Amino acid sequence: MQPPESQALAAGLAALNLSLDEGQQSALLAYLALIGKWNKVYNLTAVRDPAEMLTLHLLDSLSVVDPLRRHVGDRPARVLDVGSGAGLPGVVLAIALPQLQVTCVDTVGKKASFIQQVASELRLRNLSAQHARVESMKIEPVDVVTSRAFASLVDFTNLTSQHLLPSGVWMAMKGKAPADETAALPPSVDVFHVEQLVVPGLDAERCLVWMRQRP
Ligand SMILES: C[S@@+](CC[C@H](N)C(=O)[O-])C[C@H]1O[C@@H](n2cnc3c(N)ncnc32)[C@H](O)[C@@H]1O
Repeated sequence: MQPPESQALAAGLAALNLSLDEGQQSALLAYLALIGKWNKVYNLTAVRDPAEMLTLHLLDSLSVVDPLRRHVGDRPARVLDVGSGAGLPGVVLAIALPQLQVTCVDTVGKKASFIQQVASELRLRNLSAQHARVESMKIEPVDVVTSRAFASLVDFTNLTSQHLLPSGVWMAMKGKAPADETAALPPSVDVFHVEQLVVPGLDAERCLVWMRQRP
């Protein structure tokens, strides 16, 4: 008999129509256990109940895997997760889409250290973390800049535009479609898609705002 969190993850993946192998599912659960362990010492995330963490952190982040895979296809791509906190969605993306090279950045040193520890313990060679302000970090330009619960769309795009390849896109995880935030964007930012997401077990609106730079 599988432990309850494995069953809940498997059910969530089925609802998302996502197929992850056993190794990936174990890595996701090990990641959740590491958050729980580090949360006892460092305040990584306010969510502490394991079932809530599974829905609000894992399944919420997993809900963007298919949209991102549809965008990048099977090719290798570089992703920057801004204001990752405990590694959301960056760590989940690195586990679910191993062809990605994921860099997480956070201004809080213990959060970046935690993500480095996750990369090392789970042997995720495609995951790294920087302790920096995103606007002043050094990184080769990336294909996708993403964030969850980081900043308004104006601040998010403004602070990160220098890290995006000319062909790159922003993928912002948001709750209800933020019409006021999209309206406030400068003409240089093109919102080309607002995609509704469904997170299994979560009775709340979620969307992805896809943007790119106008030439
Ligand atoms: C509300 S938390 C979101 C954490 C995570 N993305 C999540 O969804 O659980 C926002 C994070 O952004 C980080 N942050 C704020 N300003 C930043 C900046 N200029 N550069 C990098 N990280 C920043 C904070 O330290 C914090 O960990």
